[in-house]
Formats: sequence, C-alpha cells, structure tokens
Amino acid sequence: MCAKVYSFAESVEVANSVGKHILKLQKSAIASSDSFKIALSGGSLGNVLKKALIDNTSIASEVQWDKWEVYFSDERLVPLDHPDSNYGLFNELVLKNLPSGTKHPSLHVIDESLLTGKDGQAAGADSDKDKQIAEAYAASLPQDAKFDLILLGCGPDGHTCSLFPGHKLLNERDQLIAYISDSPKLPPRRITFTFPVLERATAIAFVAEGAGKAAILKDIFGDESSKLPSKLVNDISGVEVSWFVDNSAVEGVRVITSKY
Ligand SMILES: O=C(O)[C@H](O)[C@@H](O)[C@H](O)[C@H](O)COP(=O)(O)O
Repeated sequence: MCAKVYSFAESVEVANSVGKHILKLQKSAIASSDSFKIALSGGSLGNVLKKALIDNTSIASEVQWDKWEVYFSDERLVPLDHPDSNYGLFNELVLKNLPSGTKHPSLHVIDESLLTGKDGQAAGADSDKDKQIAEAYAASLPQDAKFDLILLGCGPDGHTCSLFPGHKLLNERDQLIAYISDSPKLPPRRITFTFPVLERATAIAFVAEGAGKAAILKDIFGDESSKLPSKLVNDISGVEVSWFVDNSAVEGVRVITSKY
C-alpha cells in the first residue's frame, strides 16, 4: 500500500490542502482534455469543499467551474432536494454560494423521474427501478469511466462510496454503477461506484477528520490483511491515493504523515 497521508492540526488546513490538491489535478486534467472530471461524496466532505472552494478566496479564484464535470461517487435514492441527497448537499453548500455570474459546472445526477411511481408517489424499494437508475447513471459516466479525481469519505466502519464491509458489492466486476437496497447506513436505497470505476481513476483522495476516525484508521493502515473497503481502495495499484486528515484522526495510527 502506498497511499500518502497529509495531516494537519486544524480543520481549515485540511480543507485548504484538499483545495490545493483539487487545483493541481484540475490543472493537469484541463491541460490534457480541456475538462476536469471529478466525483464527490456526501458526509462532511460538503463542508470541506465549501471551506476550500468558496471561503478560501485565493483557491476559489482559480477554480475553473465551467470546465468541471461533476459526478457523485454514491448517491442516495431520494429526490435531489431531499436533505439526504449528496447532490443536494453540494448544491446547498457550494453551488448556491458561487458568486453571481459564475458559470456552473456540468452536473451528473440521478434520474429523479425514476424515483416516483406513475401516481407521483415515491416508488418505494423497487429493485427494477433502482437498477434502471444505476444503469442510466453508468451511461452518463465519462469516456472509459475515467475520473481525474474521486473524493471520498471513510465511515467509522471503514465503508467508502456505498461499499460496505463484507458486502457482495465489493466483488462487483461487471457493473460500473451498482444499486444497493440494504445499505447498513440509512437511507438503505442507493447507487454507488464499484471498484472497476475506482481502479480507473487518475487520483483518489479521502478526507477524514476527528478522533472518531482513529480506531478505523488503525485497522486500515495497521492491518495488512484487512478487507475493509477503504483499505481495499488504498491497495489499488496505479492510482494516486491520498488521505487528508486532521491530527486527531491519526492519533495512535502507525502511519507516516506529511504536510501538503
Ligand atoms: O453516503 C453516506 O452514508 C455518507 O456520505 C458516507 O459514505 C460518508 O462519506 C462517510 O460516512 C464519511 O462521513 P463523514 O466524512 O461525515 O465522517
């Protein structure tokens, strides 16, 4: 495993370093393909992105939003304006705070029309519908499903995207986007990137903060035989995997940390 771990005392330093990392990858992606294909997650990442891309004016001024193709590495199967929506979180915290006149990025979201039945009522757990949502999202992925950067969180159980410890989706090799109806973390219905997408990325970056992460990071970085989803991401070869953490998240974790 050769993931790099960048650790900082303050949350704002974590966010600013994530911002600089985004700018570095944005620059090389635009130079080679004139667009920046980035995938986002939910959880605390929304606030990190706000601190980096909105509140830090020197970083904000360098973001070329009009070149961004934004996807979500996992999404809860709820309407886009629902508080559980990962797109909704990004919209509330980042998009709505862009200065007026800013050209917005291209957004790739779930097909909301498939969430509801003919009567306009929520379709409910319906794996046919969920399969269609996953297939439609897979069809919208960039060419070769290749991302310049995938930003991930790490749950206290070691899950990432909606890939949970011991779940059969960890072995999914055929579908780029899978649906899950039994997510151990609510809400239960979601779609998620699978490992074949993660393996094609140029770069993957995790953001993990707080003392609550230290126990799982000990397993991820200390147990070579661990099969935790986030550890399996660290083991992907040929992808630049980075972790942006605060000092409390790596307290007692045997890992070499650097400044960005
Ligand atoms: O879909 C979800 O259930 C969450 O988005 C989840 O995957 C999150 O990314 C991690 O639990 C880390 O969350 P925090 O960064 O908030 O700790």
